[in-house]
Amino acid sequence: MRLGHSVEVVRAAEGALMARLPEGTLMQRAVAGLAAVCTQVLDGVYGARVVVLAGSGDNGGDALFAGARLARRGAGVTAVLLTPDRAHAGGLAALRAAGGRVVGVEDGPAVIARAALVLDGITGIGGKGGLRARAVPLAEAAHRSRAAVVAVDLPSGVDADTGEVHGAAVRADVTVTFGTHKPAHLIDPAAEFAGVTHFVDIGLGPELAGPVLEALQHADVAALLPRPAGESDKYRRGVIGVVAGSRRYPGAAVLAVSGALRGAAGGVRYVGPVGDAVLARHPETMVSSGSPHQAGRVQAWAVGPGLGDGADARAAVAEVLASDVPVLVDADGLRLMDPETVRGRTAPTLLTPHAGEAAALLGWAREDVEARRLTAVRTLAERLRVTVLLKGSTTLIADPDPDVPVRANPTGVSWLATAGSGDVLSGITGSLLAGSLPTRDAASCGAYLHGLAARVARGPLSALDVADAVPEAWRSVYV
Ligand SMILES: NC(=O)C1=CN([C@@H]2O[C@H](COP(=O)(O)OP(=O)(O)OC[C@H]3O[C@@H](n4cnc5c(N)ncnc54)[C@H](OP(=O)(O)O)[C@@H]3O)[C@@H](O)[C@H]2O)[C@@H](O)CC1
Ligand SMILES: Nc1ncnc2c1ncn2[C@@H]1O[C@H](COP(=O)(O)OP(=O)(O)O)[C@@H](O)[C@H]1O
Ligand SMILES: [K+]
Repeated sequence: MRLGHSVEVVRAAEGALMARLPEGTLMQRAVAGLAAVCTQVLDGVYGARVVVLAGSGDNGGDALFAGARLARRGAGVTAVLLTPDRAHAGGLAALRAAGGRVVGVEDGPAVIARAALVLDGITGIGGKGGLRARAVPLAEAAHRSRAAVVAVDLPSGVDADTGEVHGAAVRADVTVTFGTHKPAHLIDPAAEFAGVTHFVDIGLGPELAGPVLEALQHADVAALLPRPAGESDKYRRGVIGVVAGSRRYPGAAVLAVSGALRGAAGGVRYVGPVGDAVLARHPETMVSSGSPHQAGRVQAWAVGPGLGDGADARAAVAEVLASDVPVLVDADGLRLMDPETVRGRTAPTLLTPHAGEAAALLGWAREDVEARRLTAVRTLAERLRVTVLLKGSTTLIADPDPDVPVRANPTGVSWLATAGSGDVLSGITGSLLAGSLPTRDAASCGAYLHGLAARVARGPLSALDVADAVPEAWRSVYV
């Protein structure tokens, strides 16, 4: 499991550890890891042009010390000091002693244009707001140049705790972070500014209090996914009921069922007006056209994709929400549901909105949801007292209990932004709910497998390609 900790927790852990270690130890551990990554990034250190952008804090100190190490190995290192009178004294002395030179901010863009590597040490976890005006031309020059941009701890300008970006920020190719990940490394838009993240262990682990964020890895998902045992039968594995599709949107029913068949459930019941289309593609489905309660017993419902907004659809959503089994609500179901009913349910409820649907439920603008994903998903989960999976470039899953860490899905790829892929996700995730996974785990494993399936299928995909690739994704997490 990859964990994300808040700045407050990182500072407390750092304080506790530093109290037991000689001064400067943690910084030198961080610097050793940082310099090693710079060496990997550079195509030969000797003679390479390196520019260090150094702010006034310890983040600048890390960058200056790493620059000194590279200078000692023959790199031509130039430091651009944002605040020359307040630069990190030890780091600056080390850089000068190693033969590095120092220029002012005005000369920054010109030296950056000729660099092979730019080390961004403007701000780390101490940064507030976007980049200040003096630093903006340096970030722009780094972005324009052909240099590899390596951010120290965080790309300067992003908000460590939320992954939000207010104003300008450095766009890094690589970010080297210390001690633990911060939410900004795992949540867009900041995660996109961070590029590829390298983690350097500086011994903080045992001192860290609880994380705010978790990102599952293969081993975590393999441990959570159910495996049919010798005595399993289709009913013991769980049956998922899918309420989706309409005469206008029959494809949504087919797609949701195709996902549901690849989840954990032993059987899929489809309830709705387009059973023929579902059977034509998936003969293993049990279809019925009446109302959900006439369909037979299920262990979970997935309701919403392609329902349209007719009276029957509204009634079906209300009926499913009145049941005592877990319910996943997606797409049109999110518009048709009564939020008070949702809030009052005692069985688990999982909502799976994209940014536009979340915006409608929150009364926010869509862009605000995309810019403030963590706050948006938490607010919605807390308001409606349900689990929420917010889809998009970073899919996030929040529990109604605000003390439970939010999960960030690490497998998503932008090829998933294809019509109907959300319907497939509803099916997979609903099927995991029917297979008795706890709601947050079903949501995070569903998103994980869905993203992995898109990676397995590679390149331009249709939603059915994603569904078809789920079994291979499922197999790959076990190895
Ligand atoms: N934690 C750990 O375990 C370890 C931490 N380590 C390292 O320490 C880093 C944290 O260092 P830190 O606390 O000194 O803060 P830091 O990020 O350098 O920035 C603060 C300075 O920036 C300024 N400033 C603020 N906002 C700004 C803006 N928008 N735009 C421009 N400038 C802005 C602000 O200046 P002021 O407001 O005073 O003008 C302030 O002086 C951490 O990220 C990691 O790299 C490792 O060495 C070892 C282990
Ligand atoms: N830029 C992106 N990167 C990764 N995944 C994305 C991106 N954009 C969309 N997705 C994923 O694609 C799926 C789209 O679902 P949704 O918005 O419901 O579309 P539809 O209604 O067409 O099925 C979601 O799983 C979402 O997380
Ligand atoms: K930085």
